[in-house]
Amino acid sequence: MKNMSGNGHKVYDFEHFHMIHTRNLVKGYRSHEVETPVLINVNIDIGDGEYVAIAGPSGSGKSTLFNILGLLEQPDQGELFFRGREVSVLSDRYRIKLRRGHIGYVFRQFNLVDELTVAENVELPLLYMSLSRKQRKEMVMESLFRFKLDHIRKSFPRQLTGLQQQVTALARATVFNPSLLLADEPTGNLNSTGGNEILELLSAVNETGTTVVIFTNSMQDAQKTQRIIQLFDGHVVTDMGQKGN
Ligand SMILES: Nc1ncnc2c1ncn2[C@@H]1O[C@H](COP(=O)(O)OP(=O)(O)OP(=O)(O)O)[C@@H](O)[C@H]1O
Repeated sequence: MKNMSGNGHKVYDFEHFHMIHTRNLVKGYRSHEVETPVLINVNIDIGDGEYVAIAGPSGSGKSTLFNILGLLEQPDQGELFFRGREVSVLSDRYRIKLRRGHIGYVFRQFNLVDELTVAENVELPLLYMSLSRKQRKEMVMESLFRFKLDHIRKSFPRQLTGLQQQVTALARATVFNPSLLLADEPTGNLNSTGGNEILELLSAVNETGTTVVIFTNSMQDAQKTQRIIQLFDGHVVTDMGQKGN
């Protein structure tokens, strides 16, 4: 059932709290006057605390869905609720504010800043929050300790292995305790040992209460999560293991 919040935005009343709720999401790209549909009527519900894989082959729309669920891009049509609030109608400014406090991102290419040390990379998201230097330092130290990065805190990304870079990216994405962590092909640039380690760390992050969603073309990776949502040609084709089903 929907009602209106004080500011006029639609708010969903859920019996069980949902982190993500989408209704008929549509997204397409236009080039040379040709419209290519990428996501077609995507309906997904992800509950608070779940560890979910959105799996599909290359071109199925995973990265586009990652951007939309991560509030980085707007859908063309449909509704997207994040923690019960409809975000597809919010201004860019408000969406930026919302994602800074709540969503962590991990990318296939690690996306670390080359000129910054491991500790400085991990600190980055905290610079956009109202925190003192002391608070930031404590949170960074805690994160470095948690991910066993303390001994390389002064190293630069080029001095690290691929796995160390991805663990640093994971520390950066979780340093502010996001309620949602999105990971786009987090094992894509790693060998299988490194990939498995990252999946275990993602599972450990989930165990601390963070909802974790990975986007992957590897069914092997997907099977390490609690639930698999399969995407094919922009459609959700199967949804296995949803809690309560
Ligand atoms: N900005 C864009 N402009 C035009 N077409 C795009 C754009 N982004 C994605 N596409 C197209 O949308 C389709 C889905 O792309 P998307 O990257 O979301 O899929 P994917 O499942 O993540 O694939 P991959 O694993 O190869 O990244 C592809 O056909 C892609 O070419």
